[in-house]
Amino acid sequence: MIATLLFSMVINILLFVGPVYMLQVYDRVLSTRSLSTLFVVSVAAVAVVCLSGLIDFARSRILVRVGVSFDQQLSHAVFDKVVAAELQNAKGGSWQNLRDLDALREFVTGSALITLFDAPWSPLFILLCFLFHPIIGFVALVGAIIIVGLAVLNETLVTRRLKRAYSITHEAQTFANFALRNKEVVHALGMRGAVKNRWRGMHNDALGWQSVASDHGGTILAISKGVRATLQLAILGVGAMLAIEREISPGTMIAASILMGRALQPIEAAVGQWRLFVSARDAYGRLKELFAATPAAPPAMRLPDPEGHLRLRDVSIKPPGAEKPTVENVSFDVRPGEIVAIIGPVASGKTTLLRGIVGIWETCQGTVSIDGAALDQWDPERLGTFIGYLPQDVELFGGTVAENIARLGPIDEEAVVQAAKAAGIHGMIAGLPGGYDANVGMGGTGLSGGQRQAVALARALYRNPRLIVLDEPNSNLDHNGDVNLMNALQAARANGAAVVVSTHRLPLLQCVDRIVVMMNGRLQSYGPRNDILAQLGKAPAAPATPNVLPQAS
Ligand SMILES: Nc1ncnc2c1ncn2[C@@H]1O[C@H](COP(=O)(O)OP(=O)(O)OP(=O)(O)O)[C@@H](O)[C@H]1O
Repeated sequence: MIATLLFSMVINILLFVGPVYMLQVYDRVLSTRSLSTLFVVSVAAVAVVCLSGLIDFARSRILVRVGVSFDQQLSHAVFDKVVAAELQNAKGGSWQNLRDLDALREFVTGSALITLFDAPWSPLFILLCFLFHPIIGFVALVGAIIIVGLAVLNETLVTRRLKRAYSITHEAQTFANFALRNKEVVHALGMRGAVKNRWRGMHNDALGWQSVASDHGGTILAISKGVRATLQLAILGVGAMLAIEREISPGTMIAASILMGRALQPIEAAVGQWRLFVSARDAYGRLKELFAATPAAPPAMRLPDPEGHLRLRDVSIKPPGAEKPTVENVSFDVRPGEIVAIIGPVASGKTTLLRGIVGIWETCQGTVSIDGAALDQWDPERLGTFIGYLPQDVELFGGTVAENIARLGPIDEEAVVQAAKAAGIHGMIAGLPGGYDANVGMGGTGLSGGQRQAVALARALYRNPRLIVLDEPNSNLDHNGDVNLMNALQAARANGAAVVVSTHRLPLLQCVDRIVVMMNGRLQSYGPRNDILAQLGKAPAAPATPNVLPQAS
């Protein structure tokens, strides 16, 4: 950036070649009619112009590299912050901050920054106009003031509307993304018209604000161009008048006109590029907000690899954006080598609890700890490698089955196959065209719901995690899938893992050690499986009885 600033300085100094050349031609060459002087002066001027061009070329190449290095230094931090913000933000849409980084980089690398670096030279050029003659300086100064005034008008008339347009566009895009993710529902339920109307409502609203802003912006730009042309004429007219009065030479008249052009050019460019300035400034503001909203956690001391002893003490969890906790005062333990089931009616808080256990949602009271250390003492990235989590709604990443099971990291083939076998889907995967290299499509749409859930189970079991948290893992499974799941859980228990599993279905309970019953966000009862089932009036399930748990009461 410093090099760019220095280069801009040299380029601006070299801009004097125009006025100086005209002074020489008018006042020296024409008066002496000397062709040799004209030749020497012209060669010198062309040499300076070429040098200036070369420096300009170097300046733009430097800026491109500055942009790349800027991006390299910031993109990973911005990505981390966006993920953190998405977890905290109920409304979503933080991914737009990735675009903000692009907007800032484009500003840094594009012509707008050059304009910014050139702008401080304008006062110097205007000062020189004063040196030629105070009246010439006065015309230039008035011109500069008018153009700056237009820029201020632009800010007040255009910027506010652009901001509004941006925020509605953002909303419309988030809505469209969501609708497209649910395209099947939209199609099957004949919702396309309604969805389109909603999206178009927002889109048209944004377009309206954008059009008004562009209209005002265009008018101001046209006025500023007209002002500029008038000023050029005015300076020539005033120069001619002064030349007639013999106050200045004709050379000075032409030189002053060129100089004023140079003085006003960056100011006019700033008006033209105001929108870029504004969007870069807003992008910067939003990125600052993003960084302030997701402060970096102090580096956690590296704890020994966890054994998986999960402990919850008086835990309350409030989903992002919710007004009050949806899980309150829950306490229980899951020891390594133990399976605990979480059961309860719809909306009793099972998913919320599991999200709190794996740190997706923070606790607003109480502690979730693993091996005695609260979750915030663990580096989440490292802890994640010891955790197997299967969410309720499974979406796979676009990529191969193997990549998904290996959590998008380097593929440990042996571990991938082991996880698939543990989930009981090695045969199913082998039957896919391409086997482990079959591409599952974005979200896993190339697989059936049950296959997706089973692949996600294998992903959760990859590399024998110490704590396995499964949210209704059998909601899409058939009887075979259920048996595979139970085998997987029993193998994990034998392997010393702590397992927490939420379910609505009775057969799964036959392999668990203890049960937590949730009701209205509170722990209603907790104890050994048979005791809890007896309390609920359910005998331990016979192995092959597909059954659904009654509403706990
Ligand atoms: N993101 C959220 N914001 C606000 N409230 C939420 C959010 N997610 C869940 N809730 C509320 O928390 C309560 C518990 O929901 P949760 O999903 O944990 O229940 P659940 O027992 O897993 O239900 P199900 O068996 O249907 O999956 C519900 O009343 C729900 O409305």
